Amino acid sequence: MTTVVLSLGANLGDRRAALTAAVASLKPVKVSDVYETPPWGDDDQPTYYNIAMIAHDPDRTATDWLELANDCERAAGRVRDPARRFGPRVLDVDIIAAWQESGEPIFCGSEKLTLPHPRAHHRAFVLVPWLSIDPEAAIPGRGRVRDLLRDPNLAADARTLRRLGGLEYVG
Ligand SMILES: Nc1ncnc2c1ncn2[C@@H]1O[C@H](COP(=O)(O)OP(=O)(O)OP(=O)(O)O)[C@@H](O)[C@H]1O
Ligand SMILES: Nc1nc2c(c(=O)[nH]1)N=C(CO)CN2
Repeated sequence: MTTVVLSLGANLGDRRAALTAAVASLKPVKVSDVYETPPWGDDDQPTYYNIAMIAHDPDRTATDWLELANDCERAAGRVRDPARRFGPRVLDVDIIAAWQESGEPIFCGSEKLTLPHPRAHHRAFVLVPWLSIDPEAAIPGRGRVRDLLRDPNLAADARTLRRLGGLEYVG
């Protein structure tokens, strides 16, 4: 395995630099444009830059991807604040879903790694960038992203996202 869909977000410091460095480490096969997105889940923080990417590595397990994601967050200087859920951060790398080489989706229910990501289907800042790089995108067990985005609340959230362009062009 595996093919993974990753969602990256940054809302502290140099957001573009943090995303650019992570892309260099994660070596995706596809990366979305950058979207500027209002904070979700905790309003009292700056806007985020979000991207989605698809990455593939036949030798890497889902747990290996999580370790690499955590390495990227550490390299960006992320300090976790256990008292503040969904709070601001220099970089967040979430694994949204993963598939075996055979195409079989990976389901996983531990606290350390839950797949598919348990909140991805509520987040326009995940679904909109992902759909932009894969029109057939689907969350295993939940359905196609384009159908999920028909939900009125998600559709309203999707309208608040601002597409800024590719990382190389975002100031
Ligand atoms: N699919 C997943 N992707 C990334 N981390 C995960 C996943 N499933 C479980 N985790 C675990 O979640 C822990 C907390 O991650 P993090 O601090 O990024 O959460 P959060 O940003 O507060 O919330 P969210 O995961 O909803 O974005 C990580 O240490 C990681 O082990
Ligand atoms: N717009 C937006 N909001 C968030 C984000 C994010 O990446 N983008 N990440 C969070 C971490 O849990 C909490 N809220």
